[in-house]
Amino acid sequence: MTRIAIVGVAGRMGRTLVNAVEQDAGATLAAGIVAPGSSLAGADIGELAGVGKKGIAAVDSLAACAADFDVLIDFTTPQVTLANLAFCAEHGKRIVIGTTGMSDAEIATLDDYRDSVPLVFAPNMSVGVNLTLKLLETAARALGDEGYDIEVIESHHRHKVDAPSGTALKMGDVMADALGRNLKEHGVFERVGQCGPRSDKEIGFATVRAGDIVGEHTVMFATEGERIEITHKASSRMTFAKGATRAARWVAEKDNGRYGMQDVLDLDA
Ligand SMILES: NC(=O)C1=CN([C@@H]2O[C@H](COP(=O)(O)OP(=O)(O)OC[C@H]3O[C@@H](n4cnc5c(N)ncnc54)[C@H](OP(=O)(O)O)[C@@H]3O)[C@@H](O)[C@H]2O)C=CC1
Ligand SMILES: O=C(O)C1=N[C@H](C(=O)O)C[C@H](O)C1
Repeated sequence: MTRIAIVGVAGRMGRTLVNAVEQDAGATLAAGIVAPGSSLAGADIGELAGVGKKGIAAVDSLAACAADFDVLIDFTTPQVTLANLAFCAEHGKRIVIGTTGMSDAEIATLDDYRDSVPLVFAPNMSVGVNLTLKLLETAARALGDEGYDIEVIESHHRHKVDAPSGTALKMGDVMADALGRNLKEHGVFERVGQCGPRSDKEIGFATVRAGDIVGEHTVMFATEGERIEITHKASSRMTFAKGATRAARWVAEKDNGRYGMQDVLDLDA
């Protein structure tokens, strides 16, 4: 049985993760961590998540629950995640990271931990999105150099703080790689004013933030006379939380290394 701690347990994903771990027969809820000094420290994490009392009080530091868990699931902010990663490496823990909005330097830091901790990092933990990445790779290979323009459109709830979404960027990366392009060079993240016509090789990104949209991504391949759209729509955060719980059980058995959801789901086989 994998003992799971959830950091950011009072957040949107944190609360959903409590539900997902509860429903997973191979995992057990071991601890929940809130921000240092949070008024929610001491609250029962089951009650926070709306699943009834679990007898586990939220703590406001990892040190306070280090003995209780095997794998940490972290959906917080880049700075907090990197500090938690260092803690896990130092204390022989494993970690599943869903946090998005990391800079290139922060993502590179994850690689620095390849040899000191088993870690799964993915900007989207849903099975559907990770399968969609494979479809996009195939579509980009077939169409991207045949005169089809590639545009990524993502929509999320009004509280989301990073843009474009980590998923949209991952989709862009997968397609750029498939086409031998570099997203740094060919990604277009803003069009405003007299920006001129699009170039052939650019990959455009558009962002919508509104209401309670859980997460929607469409990739458009458009040419003269036709357009293909590949869309994934998440209607519940449980899809991410179930994926993260599955990743936690998976990484509990792994050696040090940086893994992704393609590894967890065996999609590269
Ligand atoms: N990979 C995936 O599948 C998915 C990734 N995400 C990503 O997950 C991240 C979180 O999203 P979401 O749940 O919506 O955000 P929330 O803001 O709802 O949750 C983040 C939580 O982290 C808490 N927190 C902040 N600092 C600390 C700390 N030092 N220790 C413990 N907890 C802390 C916050 O507490 P407080 O409010 O008190 O600061 C908050 O409760 C985002 O980057 C998002 O993009 C989201 C969905 C799916
Ligand atoms: O912040 C969110 O909510 C989500 N973030 C992830 C991202 O940035 O891709 C994944 C999901 O779409 C929800």
